Order: sequence, then structure tokens, then C-alpha cells
Amino acid sequence: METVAIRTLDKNYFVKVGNGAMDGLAPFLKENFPALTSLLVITDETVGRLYLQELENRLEGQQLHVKVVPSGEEAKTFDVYYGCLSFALEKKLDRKSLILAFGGGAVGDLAGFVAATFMRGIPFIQIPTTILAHDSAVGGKVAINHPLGKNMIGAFHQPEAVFYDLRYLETLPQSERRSGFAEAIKHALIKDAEFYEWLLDNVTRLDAIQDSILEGLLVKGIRIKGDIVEKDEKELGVRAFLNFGHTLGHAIEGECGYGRITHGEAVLIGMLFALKLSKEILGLSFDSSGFRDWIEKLGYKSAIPEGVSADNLLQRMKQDKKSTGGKVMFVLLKETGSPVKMEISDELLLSRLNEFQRRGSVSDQRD
Ligand SMILES: NC(=O)c1ccc[n+]([C@@H]2O[C@H](COP(=O)([O-])OP(=O)(O)OC[C@H]3O[C@@H](n4cnc5c(N)ncnc54)[C@H](O)[C@@H]3O)[C@@H](O)[C@H]2O)c1
Ligand SMILES: O=C(O)C(=O)C[C@@H](O)[C@H](O)[C@H](O)COP(=O)(O)O
Ligand SMILES: [Zn+2]
Repeated sequence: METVAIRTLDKNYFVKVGNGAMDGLAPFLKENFPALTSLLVITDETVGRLYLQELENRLEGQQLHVKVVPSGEEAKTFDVYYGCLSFALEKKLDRKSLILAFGGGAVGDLAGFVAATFMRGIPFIQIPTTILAHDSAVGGKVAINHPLGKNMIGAFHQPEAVFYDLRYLETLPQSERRSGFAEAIKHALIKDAEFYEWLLDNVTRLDAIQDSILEGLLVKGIRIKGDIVEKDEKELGVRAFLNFGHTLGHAIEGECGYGRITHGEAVLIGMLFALKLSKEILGLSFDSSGFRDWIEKLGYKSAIPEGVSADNLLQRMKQDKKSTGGKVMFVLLKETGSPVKMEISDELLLSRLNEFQRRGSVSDQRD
């Protein structure tokens, strides 16, 4: 079991990571929230079916309400968000209530945004249940989607604590393991070349990452994310580096329809594209073939999904949160572990996107 401390201007909290992390939840509540009036668990249908009873047992004696939302990106809609607020009002939550976000990143983002806005902000705790959520549960970005853009309606609202019990990950489907691992690759690429090499050597199958390795790589990712968030909580500078691969990734998610492609898979395609731009523009020295062979073996798609238009992607990227005045900003790498944010012209983007699309599959994209 590891404990990672996160210190932001807004809040100091810890992330408990490991098998059995959840044993700390009830004592934490007792010690830190003695005047708690009620708890609202927000979870999704899948996680609820698998683990809600266990959570309820842990919280026996508490005034507990449960809101079950649809699984996946469907949870991050305005209607679901509004439904959660109505439920909280009907159940008479107050400012001494606390929300438990019990699920993957979609539930965490939704529940965190409910907590950020209910009565102008009440506390919440993240209880992540996916690999991806080693990223999403830390750092306080909470949001729902708009048809015109990913996470466009949101806030910064740090959790009181994160209890990351890795036993939950045992039931994760392969596609979700793959999605989550993409954010670990991102953390390595933006911050730690050695960690990236270690991942290349040690992670060769996503269905069989040994427990000891899994915990280590998730903790490493959390530390990388935590360090960046501590320096720049509200994304005025270096936090944008955590967006590596997301400029195109979010555009792909929007164009495909939220939930049709997982967040991690879209971000991985975005990282491939950003690596390509980094080589061309910044002379990044990087073994693309090795990278492609590796992600191919892990089962990632490496091409923009068919039928998605480069023009539409460009329009979406112009509305990205990093972009201003319609100028598209990309996170690129000077070297592995050394990101920079830079403006890329519409002309260059369109031409490289068209090229990237034409080349199709991963094995055709060797450059
Ligand atoms: N706030 C942030 O900093 C941040 C960072 C990265 C990603 N995100 C957001 O996170 C979301 C993606 O998160 P995610 O990949 O965790 O997705 P998710 O929450 O949609 O979960 C993926 C799927 O796995 C199921 N699931 C969850 N836990 C499970 C378990 N233990 N066993 C079996 N099934 C389980 C869910 O029901 C869902 O169907 C995206 O909306 C993305 O934008 C946010
Ligand atoms: O925490 C951050 O900052 C990130 O960028 C992490 C990303 O992995 C995550 O997908 C985040 O939600 C994207 O943020 P956005 O501001 O581009 O919506
Ligand atoms: Zn992400």
C-alpha cells in the first residue's frame, strides 16, 4: 500500500493506493467529518452491480443515499448531472453532506462536478475503480461534456481524499484496461524517459500485468500527475502538458460520438499524431517503430476511425480549452520527458491529418 500526498493551494489530500485501500474510508470519515449529516454515493450501473453492496456494508450506520447513473460517457451529460442535483435536493443534502464518487473517470468527473456546484460546493471523495482513474481521480478537474466539446462544462474542485483499492480492477474488461493504460503511457512520455523504457520492457500484455508491477506504475503515474498539479492547479502553465494527446483525442471522441471510442484509445491516437508532429517540427528523436510495435501488440488502434473528417476534427480542435482565438495549441515533445506547448497552423494540421488518415493502419505509418 502506498500513500501519495497532494498539496494544492485549494486543498491538501492523500491518495491511498493498493489492495485494501478502502479499509481506510470509514475511519477517515469518522475522524475528519464528525458532523457529517449524510453521504451521497454516485456510482454507475456496472460498478453498482458489482460493488455497491460491499460499499454499503462498509458505511453501515451512516445516512446513505445512492444515485445510480448510466455507465460510461452517458453519465457525463447535462440531464444526468441535473438528475443528480435534483436527487441531492430531494434527499435534503446540506453543506455538511459529502459525495462519494464511486466508479471510473466518468463517474468521478460527474460526481465531482455535482459536488463542486451543489450549494456552491460541498466536499467529495474519489473512490476510483478503473486503471484510467489513476489520472482522473487526482487533480480536481471535474466536468460534463457538451455535444460541441469534451469536458466543456466543469470546475476545479479537489477531493478530500482518494481511496484507490486495486482489488476493483480485477473485473475491468480488457478494453478498459487498454484505455486506462494509455494515460500511464502519457505520464511516462511527458515526464520520465526511464519510466517509458521500463513500461516498454515490462508491460507486454494488458490482461496480465502483475499486481506488484501494476501498483508501481499507477503510483508512478499518480506522482507525476500530482507534481504537475501541485505546480499549476488551474492550468495556467505546465498543467497543459497533462493534455498530451488530448487535442486530437478529444476531437476524435466528439466526432465519433462520446463513448463510441474509449478516452484512452482516442488519446493514444492523439499521442501518435503529436509524436509525429514533434519529430517533424522539433526534431524529436524517438523510436517510433518500437513504440508502434508495442502498442500494436497491446491491441491499440492507431488510425483515426473511418468516416471521421479532418475538417471536422480541425474545427473541434480550434475549440479546445488550450486554444485561444481559434489558434490551435498542441502539446509536443522536444525529447521524451520534455513537453512544450505550441501553436500549429490550420494548414499544417489539415495536411498532416489527411496524411495520417491516408496511411491507415499502424504498420503503414512508419516514418
Ligand atoms: N478529470 C480528469 O483529470 C480526467 C483524466 C482522465 C480522464 N478523464 C475522463 O475520465 C473518463 C474516462 O474514465 P474511465 O476510463 O475510467 O471510464 P468510465 O468511468 O466510463 O469507466 C469505463 C467503463 O468501465 C466500467 N467499470 C468501471 N469500473 C469497473 C470495474 N472495476 N469493473 C468492471 N467495470 C468497471 C464502467 O461502468 C464503464 O462502463 C472520460 O470521460 C475522461 O474524459 C478525466
Ligand atoms: O488533469 C489534467 O489536467 C489533464 O489534462 C488530464 C487528462 O488526462 C484528462 O483527460 C482531462 O480531463 C482533460 O482535461 P481538459 O481540460 O482538456 O478537458
Ligand atoms: Zn485524459
